[in-house]
Parts: sequence; C-alpha cells; structure tokens
Amino acid sequence: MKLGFIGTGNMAGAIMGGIIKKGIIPAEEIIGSDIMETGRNHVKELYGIQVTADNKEVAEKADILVLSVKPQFYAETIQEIRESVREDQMVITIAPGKTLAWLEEQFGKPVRIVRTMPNTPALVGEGMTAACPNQYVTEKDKAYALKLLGAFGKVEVVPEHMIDAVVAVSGSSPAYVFMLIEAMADGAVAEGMPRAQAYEFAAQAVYGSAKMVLETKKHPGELKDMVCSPAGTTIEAVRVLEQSGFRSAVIEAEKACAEVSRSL
Ligand SMILES: NC(=O)C1=CN([C@@H]2O[C@H](COP(=O)(O)OP(=O)(O)OC[C@H]3O[C@@H](n4cnc5c(N)ncnc54)[C@H](O)[C@@H]3O)[C@@H](O)[C@H]2O)C=CC1
Ligand SMILES: O=C(O)[C@@H]1CCC=N1
Repeated sequence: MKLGFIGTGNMAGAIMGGIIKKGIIPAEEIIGSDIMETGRNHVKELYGIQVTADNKEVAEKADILVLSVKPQFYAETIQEIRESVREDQMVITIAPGKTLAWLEEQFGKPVRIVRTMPNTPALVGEGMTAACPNQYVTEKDKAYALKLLGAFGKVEVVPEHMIDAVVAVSGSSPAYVFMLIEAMADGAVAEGMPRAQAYEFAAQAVYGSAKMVLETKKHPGELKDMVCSPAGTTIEAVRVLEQSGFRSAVIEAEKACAEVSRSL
C-alpha cells in the first residue's frame, strides 16, 4: 500500500509521523510533494519518506492520496491531478469547507473520497479525527482508512452535516486550549511562579481534567462541582469566569469557527 501526500506541511507531517510510528505503512512506501523545497526537505529529513516537487507523480504512485494543502489550493490541486487519479484509489481530504459533493464535482468522475477533519494533537498520537466516506468507498476501504486515521489518535465516522461542528470542537480547538494554558500560566506567573514551571502545572491540570472527562464519563458540571468547596477558592474563580462570560465566549467562538468552515 503506497501512501501519498500533496502538501507536506504541519498536518501531513503529523499524520505520516503517526502512521510510520505505528508501523502501519513504512516510510519507504510514503511519498509527498510540496511546492516549497523547505517543506519537502523537512519531512524527508524527519521521517525518511520519498519527496518530489511533482504533485502528479504522487497522484500516480499512491494507492491512498491525502490532499494536505490549504483549502484555498484545493481546486487548483485537484485540477492538476484529476487525470492521474484512478477509480481504485482512495482520496483523503483534511480541509474544512470542502464538501464531498464539491470534491466529487471537481474530480468529475467517480472517486473514492473520505472527507476528514483531524487536529494537531495527532503530532503526539492524541489526535481526534472525524471521517465521512462518500458512496464509492467500500467497507474494506473504510476499514483501512479508519486504521490509518486511528494511527495518530481517536477516529469516529460522522454524518457530513456534523463536520463544521467538528472543526469548531476539535479541529480548531487546540488553539483555544493553548490560549487557556497560556492564560493560566500567566496567572501563575503573576502570583510568582517561574514561567516554565507555570506551563507544566497548567498543561498537566488541563491534561488531567480532560482524562477525567473521558474516563469517568461524568458530566463536566459534576466534575466542576467536585472541585468547588463551599466558600472556597474555586467557586470564587468560577464566579469571576462567569462574570467575564467565559463559557459564552467559547460558544460564540465555536459558532464563528463553524460559520467560516461552512463558507470555505
Ligand atoms: N493545522 C491544523 O491544525 C489543521 C489543518 N487542517 C487542514 O490541513 C490542511 C493543511 O494545513 P497545514 O498542514 O496546517 O498547512 P501548512 O501550510 O503547514 O501545509 C500546507 C503545505 O502545502 C504546500 N502547498 C501549497 N500549495 C501547494 C501545491 N499547489 N502543491 C503542493 N503543495 C502545496 C505548502 O507549501 C505547505 O507546505 C489544510 O487544508 C488545513 O485546513 C485540518 C485540521 C487541523
Ligand atoms: O484554521 C484552519 O483553517 C485549520 C482547520 C482546522 C484547524 N486549522
């Protein structure tokens, strides 16, 4: 099985890294193209994959082809490779906004497509990916695609109408969580903690809290209540966060994020 990437930037690197690390496809069977020499060299040095400047070469050689360019470059990239893409190949897309209907129209022929939305924690094997296969994807293809996508974290098949919500809640959300960690650390620094130590404390608190949600399956509100002692420190922090519109800010940010995803 040969795996190809068109665009060898951040997400492509995270995805191929997970797949190689899990031993699902060896580096020698992975080929990537990028218009930037620096982008090609980066993944070649880091993962030992084959690289080329020719997108068509990747489209011709790959059994599974990941389109890992920015959404703005999808149309021109598909235009460039559409003649090389065969019916027995599988195309995996990772861009927000690019619907299965739009993708099928761009290829102009029956193509097996799995539309996905991954996220950057894939880099450390803790990604969250949503997958939507189109009607041409067989059960065998789907099982293999899920195996690949599961190499760098969790993966779930979702109906396509949910994908903009996925962009908001997991595709883009690492950025908001990093902002939260940064802000938490700033607060600790303001209280006298050295910065490096503050990042460690903040990140481990977020990591542990996320693990509690996943492992206990308790309502996040119940877990919050477990931290809040009567007349204690936490409820005072919760009061100030509510006053500042903390939860509403996150909800509104996700609505804006999903809106842009729909418009791309
Ligand atoms: N960064 C993230 O957190 C996530 C990104 N995505 C999606 O993944 C895709 C890639 O994003 P990133 O890896 O972050 O971007 P990136 O900018 O790191 O990588 C894109 C690569 O594509 C190359 N490229 C541009 N035009 C090209 C062309 N015509 N032919 C070949 N290569 C070309 C660029 O030189 C660059 O190396 C985007 O569609 C993005 O929306 C999805 C989920 C999360
Ligand atoms: O910001 C973006 O457009 C991409 C999609 C999801 C995360 N990053």
